[in-house]
Amino acid sequence: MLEIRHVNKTFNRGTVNEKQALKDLNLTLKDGDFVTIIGGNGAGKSTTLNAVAGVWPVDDGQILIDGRDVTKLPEFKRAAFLGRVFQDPMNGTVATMGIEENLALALRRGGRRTLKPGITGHERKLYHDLLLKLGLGLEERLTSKVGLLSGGQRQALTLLMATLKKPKLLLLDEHTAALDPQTAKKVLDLTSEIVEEQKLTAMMVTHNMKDAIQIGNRLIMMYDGHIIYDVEGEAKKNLTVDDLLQKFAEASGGEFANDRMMLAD
Ligand SMILES: Nc1ncnc2c1ncn2[C@@H]1O[C@H](COP(=O)(O)OP(=O)(O)OP(=O)(O)O)[C@@H](O)[C@H]1O
Repeated sequence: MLEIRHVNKTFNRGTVNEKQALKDLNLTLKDGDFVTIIGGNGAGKSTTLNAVAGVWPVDDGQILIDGRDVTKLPEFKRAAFLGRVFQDPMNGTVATMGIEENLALALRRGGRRTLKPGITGHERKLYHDLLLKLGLGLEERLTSKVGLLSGGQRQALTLLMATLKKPKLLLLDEHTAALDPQTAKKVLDLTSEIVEEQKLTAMMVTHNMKDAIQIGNRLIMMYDGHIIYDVEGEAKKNLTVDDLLQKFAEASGGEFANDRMMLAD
């Protein structure tokens, strides 16, 4: 489903701020893989998702989505294959528009632009039923402005929008990090449900190692711009936070003590 082949990316080349963020990055995801990505600050986790999304061109290497080489495809064209949810609940929905209008935008994404913006009764029923499943009471507030929602409600809505038209790949960049623990759990449960139900292929960056172990079928750890650990299936399920800290300590020469990777619950 996704192939990242020998990708390199250096920011601010030739300046004092030069930083090689991705170093010969290689990753192949199978159809239906749900991979969690962990690693210390600056390891290249978000940069990996940005490379897949085409936020900027990579320096070399290749990226294939569902067999198609997208390396040279600009971000707006790749967006048709991708669903993205970011850390900031303000990102991904339009605050001044209603809940149903936001969902309608997501449904029309990538389609032909027409002068017929009206939301049909059939659509409204679809949105009602989808929102009902969230269990947040949003189905009764279809016309409420999204700006009035809580961060958790907004992230749940963003997740619905990102997956409304089944994306080939769902990219989640610390999408629950800004939420309180209870709400974060709800949004994470919802994430697993949607990924499972729609059989999506997904990548989720997290600093929470317990979540990284519990969620998805595969886990990768990044360090210094590449993958240093890749585990799946039963071996992943049986991991402990201590195992991960041990791996990280081995790779980093023990520098993890003051790193945000340490988030163990
Ligand atoms: N657009 C950019 N311009 C310049 N430098 C960048 C850019 N994006 C990322 N970097 C640098 O690349 C390195 C990797 O950053 P990245 O955001 O991928 O780390 P991360 O693993 O997601 O870390 P964190 O957990 O802190 O978010 C960092 O040194 C970062 O400062």
